[in-house]
Amino acid sequence: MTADKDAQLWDTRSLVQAKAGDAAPRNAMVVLNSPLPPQSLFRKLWQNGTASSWSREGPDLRFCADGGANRLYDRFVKGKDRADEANWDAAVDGDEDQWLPDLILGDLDSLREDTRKYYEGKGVVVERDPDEFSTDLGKNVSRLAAIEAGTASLPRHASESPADSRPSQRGSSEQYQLVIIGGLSGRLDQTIHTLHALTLLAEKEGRDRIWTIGKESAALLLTKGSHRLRIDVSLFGKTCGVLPVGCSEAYVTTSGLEWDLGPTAYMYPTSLSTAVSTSNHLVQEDVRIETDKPVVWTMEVRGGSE
Ligand SMILES: Nc1ncnc2c1ncn2[C@@H]1O[C@H](COP(=O)(O)OP(=O)(O)OP(=O)(O)O)[C@@H](O)[C@H]1O
Ligand SMILES: Cc1ncc(C[n+]2csc(CCO)c2C)c(N)n1
Repeated sequence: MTADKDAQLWDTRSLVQAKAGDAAPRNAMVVLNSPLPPQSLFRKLWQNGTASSWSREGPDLRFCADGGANRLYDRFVKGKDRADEANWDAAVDGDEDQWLPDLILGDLDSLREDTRKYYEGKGVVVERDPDEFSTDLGKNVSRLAAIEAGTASLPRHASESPADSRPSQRGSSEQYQLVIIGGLSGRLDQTIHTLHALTLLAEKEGRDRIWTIGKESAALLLTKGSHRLRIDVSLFGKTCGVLPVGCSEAYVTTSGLEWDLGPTAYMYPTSLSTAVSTSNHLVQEDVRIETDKPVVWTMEVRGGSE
């Protein structure tokens, strides 16, 4: 396998830890209309980048794609999901304003009236885009790209004064790390759309850092080349897979898995019509993967299947 220096590093700690300095990428979260990750993980994702965990700064951007806002509302305002959460954090109680998104954007055919009323009342921008040739996920990612390019402005909470220290507009050279919440389970066409979006954004639009994290699984698109994954096993479980869904076949070599792929393994090459490594297991927190075609890495979210 290629030397370390050429490998793209995917460190799950970059998703959940306060940034030490300016060099770390900033995160943009898009919450989809699908079950949220377990509360303990979701709280860390939401608060990533905050020096003191309850400050208003949080990750740089948090968008909800249409009905994604219902998921947020149901967990944090109505509290419907609270009883199901093994890791419920009592600190959230009475602190609902920490969980306001920056923007709710989509065709708005799924946003419920109670959700809309609540967030609008809190000053959250709710925007309808009726385009029938892009999904709500696509609309949100396009908005993020426009903000990065400087052709759209950052949404601002009505409750924030202009003097507030919202991060200033950033140049196109500084891409956000995109964290898509959900979209991996549920309706199959939506799931495939999520994988399509991952592939398209990485392969055609040059977005090199995208994570998708749902209730039960997380997924990344590994482009052609070498990758090093550092996985915090307190957040992610051992079950994983390498899915050749964006290519006809891929020659993949791995290390760090119970059933490694490579020239001497039977899943070489891997393709949907020959063999696919599913239900594989991590044997260490550090995994190396080299691939000649884009493949999807998937791993289990700890506590998500309970
Ligand atoms: N059942 C599902 N399974 C997986 N992902 C979903 C599912 N439903 C919605 N999503 C994701 O959440 C986003 C917002 O969904 P929502 O239900 O609000 O609108 P929709 O009209 O069904 O979606 P879209 O307009 O994007 O087709 C979708 O764009 C999709 O990415
Ligand atoms: C070939 C083709 N297939 C499906 C759609 C429908 N569609 C795709 S995204 C979207 C918006 C969903 O909110 C809709 C309705 C289309 N336009 N073209």
